[in-house]
Amino acid sequence: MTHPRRSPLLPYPFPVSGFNTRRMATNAMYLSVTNRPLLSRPDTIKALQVRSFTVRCSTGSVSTGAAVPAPWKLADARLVLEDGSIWRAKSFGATGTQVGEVVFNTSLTGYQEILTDPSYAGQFVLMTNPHIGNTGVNIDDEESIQCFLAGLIIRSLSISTSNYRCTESLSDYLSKRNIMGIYDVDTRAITRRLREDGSLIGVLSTEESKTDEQLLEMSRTWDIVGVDLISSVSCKKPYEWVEKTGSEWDFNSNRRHEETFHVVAYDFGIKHNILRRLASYGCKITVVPSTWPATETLKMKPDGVLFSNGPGDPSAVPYAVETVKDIIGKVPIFGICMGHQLLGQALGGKTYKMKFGHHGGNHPVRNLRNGSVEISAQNHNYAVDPESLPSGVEVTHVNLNDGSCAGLAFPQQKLMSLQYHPEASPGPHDSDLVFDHFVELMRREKQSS
Ligand SMILES: NC(=O)CC[C@H](N)C(=O)O
Repeated sequence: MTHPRRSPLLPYPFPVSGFNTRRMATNAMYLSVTNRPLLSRPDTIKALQVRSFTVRCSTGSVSTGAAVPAPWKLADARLVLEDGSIWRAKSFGATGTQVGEVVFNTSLTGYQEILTDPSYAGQFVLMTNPHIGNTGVNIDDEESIQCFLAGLIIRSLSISTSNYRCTESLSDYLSKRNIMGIYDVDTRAITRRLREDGSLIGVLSTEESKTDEQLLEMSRTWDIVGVDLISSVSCKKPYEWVEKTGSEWDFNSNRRHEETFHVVAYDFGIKHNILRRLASYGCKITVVPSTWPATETLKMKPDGVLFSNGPGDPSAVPYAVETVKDIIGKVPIFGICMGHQLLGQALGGKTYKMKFGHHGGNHPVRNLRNGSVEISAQNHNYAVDPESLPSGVEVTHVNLNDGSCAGLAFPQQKLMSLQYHPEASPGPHDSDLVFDHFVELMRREKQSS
């Protein structure tokens, strides 16, 4: 007798290798009843190549007869990791072959901001939250003008989008930007591997002509350490930034100042929300490229200088460390993430590569000055070694998950920095007032001079 919840067409179970028989039964029934595709997104439809199939089993056989679109996609991509493991998956977005470092991000929301964070250049972002794509993408949540990351790895791609701000599906968005994505892959197993063995280089490919050995070889001969990635994501010439956080999203709008402060922001891969938050706190901002000379910056007589976040190895960009050195002590400085790591080096310290880094919106940080704990947004694979810093430099924040250095200050030199992201986007807003502290630093300096 046929189980009431299973297909009346196909007896169950039936031994067919290489197919998900349960889904096949359900879908065969569905197609026979409704005669229209289960899924309506064009990108999914494209994947549903018409296939006819016959299922034979001990109690008979059923044929779909003419070609019938299968409303699921078969694995058409491979992720080959440098440890030799091969993960079969389904592709969305762009096709081709791409190499990068695989990192996992524990944020529950904000995949669009993550996709457009230039600090992910050269990396595949694996989202540990299993369900991605359900809110689509919109025109307001971009953190830069481009997706610089190597690709996106997710467990389950939402088949529909539901959000009042949505203008496009995630899949179409990635295709247009030529970014590869994969889904239906065991993201938990990969994350455990990364936690145990550390970040791994991987190659993602939809090209059947490439053998597993070729892809493995690619992963083993590529490296992200020692490479300057900031020059490829930085702007090419200076520009002014005026856009503030929209009033409906600004929760600290009571902290506003009469005065305006001119900030020169070095773009090492700057996230737009850093600029929006600075503008909201009353700053007039000139964004300059990563190679902009310190002498030119000082000629502009800024009230403060911001060194931004950015991708890759902070020890691979000595020219940027030199620029920071030439500016330290002359004007108030705020460093964020890459900017913090450059400041650490400019002060005489060293950076090191962490095992798998911090990527997510749930990292507890202790402010050592007042004992408070902030839940922070983080995205970094390197950290400043506090032992390497000269005396006078104060460690102001520590990451409570592993005790690593999360913030620095050197009051004599009018500088402050954070290893994490006070601008969030995505993530919690606990650290937002640090922008106000930077404004205070500039105000005190202005008053004293
Ligand atoms: N967000 C950032 O600025 C990242 C800094 C650096 N690329 C790191 O991975 O540590």
